[in-house]
Amino acid sequence: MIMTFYKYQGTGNDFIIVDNRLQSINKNDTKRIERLCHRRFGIGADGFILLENDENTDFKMVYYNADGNESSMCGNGGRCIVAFAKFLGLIENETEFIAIDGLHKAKIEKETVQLQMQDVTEIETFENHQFLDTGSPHHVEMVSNISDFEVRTKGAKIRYGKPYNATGSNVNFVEQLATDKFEVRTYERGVEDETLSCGTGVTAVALAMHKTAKTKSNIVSLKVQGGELKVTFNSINNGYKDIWLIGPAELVFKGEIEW
Ligand SMILES: N[C@@H](CCC[C@H](N)C(=O)O)C(=O)O
Repeated sequence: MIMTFYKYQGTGNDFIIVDNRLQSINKNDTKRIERLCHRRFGIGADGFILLENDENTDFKMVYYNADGNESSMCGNGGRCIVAFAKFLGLIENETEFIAIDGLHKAKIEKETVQLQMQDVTEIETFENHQFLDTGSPHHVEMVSNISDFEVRTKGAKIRYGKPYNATGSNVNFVEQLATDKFEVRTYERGVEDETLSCGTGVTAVALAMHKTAKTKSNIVSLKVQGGELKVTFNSINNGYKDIWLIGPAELVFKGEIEW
């Protein structure tokens, strides 16, 4: 079967997106998805996303990591699939869709997609790091000289180490640039490498930095390897609500490939 795919990127976190409203894709073909995401043997991407029909919302997002396994929520992928839904004519500038972690609202303004994330009620705070789930699990740790930091080796050690073990966690290294601005580099679980950006990751960083009083602002800028994102939120008694991840999402190219 010939499959039409669309390659999208959001601050350098890149995805293969396929319109699967006709259910033509075999969703359990882990090896095939891994090969398509491979940067030498395939199209190349950090993740693979299916857009499917949903009875109660505009569409459903099904997300796979580059290793071919279905995973938890992807924030940048969520912003990219919203841009794709608009490209398909499924939505205009506002939408509600369903993903693995629940309902998401989103808004589009030119190239910028704002994605509402789930409320966060728990941030575990340790001496040198925080751990929280923003749709995907994230370890957040402050470092100095982030541009020279060995993200891949140090990230892998934390991702596979205790207490995360085989299930793992994404790992974000952070350096403060201003009162409301941080630089973030992320080791992504399922890609098993540093990616140029991670949407659930910068969301976790913004909330963790607020929780630990590194910032008082509820509008936080995050510099990532592939550009800049913003996270806005409201602080409540037991956590954070009205969390929005904001940044660009772009169609890079369209193609056809044997599935
Ligand atoms: N790139 C993502 C996160 C994707 C999921 C992650 N790799 C995991 O398995 O937890 C994002 O933008 O949020």
